[in-house]
Amino acid sequence: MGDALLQVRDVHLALPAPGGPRAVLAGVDLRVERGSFTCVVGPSGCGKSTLLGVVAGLRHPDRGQVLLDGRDVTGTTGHAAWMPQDDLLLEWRTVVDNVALGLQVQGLRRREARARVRDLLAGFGLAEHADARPSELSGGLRQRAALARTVVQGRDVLLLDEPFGALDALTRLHLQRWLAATWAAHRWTVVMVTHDVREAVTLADEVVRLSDRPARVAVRHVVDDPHPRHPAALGAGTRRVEAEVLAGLGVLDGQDAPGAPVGGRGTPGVRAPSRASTP
Ligand SMILES: Nc1ncnc2c1ncn2[C@@H]1O[C@H](COP(=O)(O)OP(=O)(O)OP(=O)(O)O)[C@@H](O)[C@H]1O
Repeated sequence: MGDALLQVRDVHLALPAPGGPRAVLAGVDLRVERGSFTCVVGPSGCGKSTLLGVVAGLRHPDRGQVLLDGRDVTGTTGHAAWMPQDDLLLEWRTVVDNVALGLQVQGLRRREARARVRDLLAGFGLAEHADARPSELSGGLRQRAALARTVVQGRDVLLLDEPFGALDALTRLHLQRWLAATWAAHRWTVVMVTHDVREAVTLADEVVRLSDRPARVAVRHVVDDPHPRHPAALGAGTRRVEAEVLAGLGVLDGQDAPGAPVGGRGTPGVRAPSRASTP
């Protein structure tokens, strides 16, 4: 096994609910290699965002640990940059100033932050939009700006919570392709929550499926095909993992497999198991 940058060990958390605390995370374990891309999928409301909150240190687990490079960072911030579901761009700031905010919150002066950000914007296809306001950008460009603001912070781990969830299907496809290529060039350590299984297998080295709430890791699927992958032209191995993840989520049943396409997306049925492991 490689070099684990991030480890989540036996994390438990209950959150307030009418009638008393309700268990949301019940013994979650994660192991994230340096420079790898992990996607977290699971039933709606199972605790995916809550898990990201624990990893970011914004929520303190009732039990368990978050380790970075073997160091206990449970309940502390500073090691991870978070991109929430909503892009949270400030409408009164230009793109360059929105992205620079990621550095200013770390104490950098505005002028220095802007200079550093301008170098980064080209790689995000945003150079010509640097002085635009968010309202002038398309949905896809807004998400790129939000991602740039996350990346520029230079944290060890990037936590992306459904970054493309609000985009139309075509824009989403473009952004998936762009992120696949950009990530392959930079190899950030990413943990991303998504509901889109095709997106997960396109981007990830490993797809982690959480159980129903209270969540624990149900299965980890390794995706072996080389990066970057094209979401509309995935290799057979990746499509097999996709079918397995869908089956685990209850979207594929015995009548669909083997060999039957899923939901018109051309996914083959489950023939041979991929490298999946239960924790
Ligand atoms: N601040 C909070 N206080 C109390 N309960 C919360 C809080 N935040 C989330 N929850 C509850 O915790 C559970 C898990 O929520 P969470 O948002 O982590 O799930 P999720 O898997 O990310 O959901 P989705 O798939 O819909 O995005 C849900 O039942 C939710 O209602």
